[in-house]
Amino acid sequence: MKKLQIKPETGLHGTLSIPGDKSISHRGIMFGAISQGTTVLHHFLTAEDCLSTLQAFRSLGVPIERNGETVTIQGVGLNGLEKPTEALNMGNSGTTTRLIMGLLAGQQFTTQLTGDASLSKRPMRRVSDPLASMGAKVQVTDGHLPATIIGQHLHATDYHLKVASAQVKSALILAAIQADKSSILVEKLPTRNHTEIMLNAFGADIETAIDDVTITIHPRPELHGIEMTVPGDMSSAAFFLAAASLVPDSQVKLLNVGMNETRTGLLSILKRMGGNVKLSNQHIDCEPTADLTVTSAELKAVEVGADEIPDVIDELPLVALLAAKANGISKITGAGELRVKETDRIAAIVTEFSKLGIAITELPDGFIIDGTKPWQVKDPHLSSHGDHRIGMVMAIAALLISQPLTLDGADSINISYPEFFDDLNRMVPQAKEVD
Ligand SMILES: O=C(O)C1=C[C@@H](OP(=O)(O)O)[C@@H](O)[C@H](O)C1
Ligand SMILES: C=C(OP(=O)(O)O)C(=O)O
Repeated sequence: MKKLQIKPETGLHGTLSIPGDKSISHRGIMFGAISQGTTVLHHFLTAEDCLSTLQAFRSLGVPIERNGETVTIQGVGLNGLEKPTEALNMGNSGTTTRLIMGLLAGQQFTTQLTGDASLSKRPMRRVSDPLASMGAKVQVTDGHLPATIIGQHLHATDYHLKVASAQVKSALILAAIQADKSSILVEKLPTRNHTEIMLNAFGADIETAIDDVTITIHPRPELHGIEMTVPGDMSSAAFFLAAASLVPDSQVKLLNVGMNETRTGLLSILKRMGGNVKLSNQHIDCEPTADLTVTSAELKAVEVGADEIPDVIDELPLVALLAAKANGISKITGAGELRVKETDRIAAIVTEFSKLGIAITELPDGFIIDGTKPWQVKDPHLSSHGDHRIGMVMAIAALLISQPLTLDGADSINISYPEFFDDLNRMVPQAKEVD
């Protein structure tokens, strides 16, 4: 149980270098592994999820060295992976699991995948079913991990995705590059496109049509290693974008944050709410980045619907927090995918916000939040529900409360942002450090 930093007296101040993007760090390892030659990733995210990916690819016979945040991968090519001697442990990481299923479905050996208790509850047929249409044999256990992937020669597909999911799309792309002919995927809504951008930087031939949802994948590319700097993770920057917006008298600068437009939904929503975020130092190194300066603001209520959800999927618990202090009634809908993340994030937010007396109503696919009602702590013992993002959201909520609060399961934060509490303490230097 961890004591939380409570209401600071003079706002949050300072400059932060945001840790590397989780989605891009995973992909950097995977695509480096299946390329020819050396890949060097700078500012790699050294959090538990990405270390699960790193370890899995070492077990697949890929030489990978890590020196702090610099990772060097000696690529073995698309045909050079080796059968691992034991089951690959995916830890807590949905991204590792789903992408690796697509890749290993086309390899000529059998692999087993296992995961922790949370990951073992998450749906996997969304990947194994479409892969089956390409001739893959991915056997799941009642739709979940553990899974057995029996590598096959894959054939091309023309497939309309049933869920708006970058993980499912990426799994199918990784299968499609190993298929006999070109494949076409059609997304329900555009989702994060790091796989397309990065694989093309490694030498693949993937075209996205003007509609942003039709993707053509040409098979058997000659992939070559690259050197890249992983941008700061928008999903981690988001905690400080929300904190500095909400805590009066704050101004913080966040350096080198990834600005891929499939990831910046929070910035659009914050803008509609009256938030104050300024961009500077914009540049592109494979992916676009910028420095963000955020200042506290009076917020207005907001409506967020299905079309906007993929661009803000991991930041929705923070949108709920912003709404809980905004002037008016906010509504978030079309976000049913939150129920199949590390925990049911809709239920977890409703439970934890209710402990703080926040006026929140649960919907099947979202929430209604009345930000005009004052908060009133009913239970000071908060929980992360074993989910890194829920833990960090509740730590930010505590900055708006004057009485001591505790957080159960704070260790889960190591999944995506091990330095989170150090960074938070640095933004509130006058306050007593929270250990
Ligand atoms: O592709 C990725 O790197 C991710 C895609 C999203 O999941 P879904 O594809 O399940 O929506 C997101 O929630 C996850 O944190 C990372
Ligand atoms: C959903 C997440 O990750 P994953 O699906 O990779 O476990 C997340 O980081 O919020």
